[in-house]
Amino acid sequence: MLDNAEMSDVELLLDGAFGPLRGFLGAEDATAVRTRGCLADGAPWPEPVTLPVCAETAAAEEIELRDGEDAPVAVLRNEAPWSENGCHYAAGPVRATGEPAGALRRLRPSAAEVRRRVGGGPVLAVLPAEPLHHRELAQIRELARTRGAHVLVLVRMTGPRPELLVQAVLAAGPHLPESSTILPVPLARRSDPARDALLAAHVAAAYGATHLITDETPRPGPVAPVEPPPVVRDAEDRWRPAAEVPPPRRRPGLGGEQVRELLDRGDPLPAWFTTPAIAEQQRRLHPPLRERGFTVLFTGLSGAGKSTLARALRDELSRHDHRAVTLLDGDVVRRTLCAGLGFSAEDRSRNVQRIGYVAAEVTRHGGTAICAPIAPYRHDRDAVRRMVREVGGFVLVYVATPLSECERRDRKGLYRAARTGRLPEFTGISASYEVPEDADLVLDTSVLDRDAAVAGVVALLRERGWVRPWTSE
Ligand SMILES: Nc1ncnc2c1ncn2[C@@H]1O[C@H](COP(=O)(O)OS(=O)(=O)O)[C@@H](OP(=O)(O)O)[C@H]1O
Ligand SMILES: Nc1ncnc2c1ncn2[C@@H]1O[C@H](COP(=O)(O)OP(=O)(O)O)[C@@H](O)[C@H]1O
Repeated sequence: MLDNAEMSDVELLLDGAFGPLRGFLGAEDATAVRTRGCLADGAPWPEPVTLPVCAETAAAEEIELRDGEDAPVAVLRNEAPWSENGCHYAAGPVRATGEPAGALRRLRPSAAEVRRRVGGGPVLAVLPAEPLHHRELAQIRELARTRGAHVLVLVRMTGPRPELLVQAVLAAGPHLPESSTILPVPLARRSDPARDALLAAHVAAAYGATHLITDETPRPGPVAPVEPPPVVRDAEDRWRPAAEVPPPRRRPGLGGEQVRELLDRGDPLPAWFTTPAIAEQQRRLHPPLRERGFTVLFTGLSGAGKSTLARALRDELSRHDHRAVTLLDGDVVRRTLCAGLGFSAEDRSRNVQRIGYVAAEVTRHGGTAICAPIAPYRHDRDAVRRMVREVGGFVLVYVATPLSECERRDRKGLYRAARTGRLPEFTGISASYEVPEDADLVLDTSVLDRDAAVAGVVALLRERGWVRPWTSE
């Protein structure tokens, strides 16, 4: 089964968008790409497009490639399997099995078909990572006019809701030069930014681009880099080439940070900045904070007060905030979602990461998730933060009640059992707790009463813009 990034590679290979590649690279090509930035035959290529597999799969002559839902998408003729440092790789050409079913498939003809449509003269590609607004549209129109170029907009389908970026860019269609082409491309991001940019340039070239608009420092690649020309907003709120507007008639625009702030607050984007149709899509892509989901993860020793605070926070938010609240508390989770898991380090990791997965789903759909596991390991808390941050807000609250106080409370008699050796691997006694150094809030319930502690969490959520003020009776 392919992960999302591998699935993207397969789709681009099938589309011919990774031309000259027709499949996953063998050992010789992969080494040449890594060491020399080209394939073994000398053709420039920036990124090793490889497919790691298990030893058993690596031995097969043909490999059926399946998507995340286990549906077959392609067959790989495994001509040159290889291994390196204990990892096995399949290598060889891929061919589609049946109709490819990738997201927004119908908007994406093959690279050969796109080349046929746009070819003949200069083709100016743009790879927007954000919706196009008046300023960028004016830049593209200006470049297309001065170079007599066809415009090819390749919308990179990355991030949590790529289809919304595609919609937002499509909404800009009427403001692009006539007969511009807009295509969604499922090009996953690579870890190295320079190689990532170069790979994007190769994909643009495969679709027929001769030039690529980019802010980055030009480097030798398959298409000629073009800097976006300076355009300014004039006194009548039109965006025009800077050379045509004398400085006294220029008005300021909006920087990226200012746009994000307006969107976070849910304030409208000004009419001189964008069109109503693009603004609507931009708002769907980036809803106000108060309409997005968020997760609060309480972490701390057994008896620190996590469940007590989580329940009180749930009650407070359920009363005053519009979002549905899901409480993912230790005991219930361990009886249901994580039934069968124990308290070994591996099982605790599984427990916390499953909680994180569910919290991220709740968050993705605009709800509030409140989690209260011990979550003793930094690595797992980081994983939860990453999963949730991709789709909404995340707040880590360290309930820092000292061990002595937790042990004094010992509501369930577990500390006593742990001290006498009847309960092994008990957090704080015979299993470790890694104190968070990155908590958004630290609460010690030995000196702070319950309501004051919850008020602290609510104040933080307000300060960050996730909830609106209300008056507590
Ligand atoms: N060995 C050991 N160590 C720690 N805790 C133990 C252990 N065995 C059982 N319990 C009870 O299980 C509760 C902790 O479960 P969690 O799911 O929160 O733990 S973890 O995040 O997976 O580490 C914890 O509940 P809380 O007191 O609510 O934290 C304990 O009551
Ligand atoms: N300020 C406080 N905040 C939270 N709990 C407190 C506080 N003071 C005393 N307690 C008591 O401490 C115990 C904490 O237990 P619990 O909330 O189950 O902790 P955890 O979920 O971290 O194991 C409860 O009996 C609670 O009544």
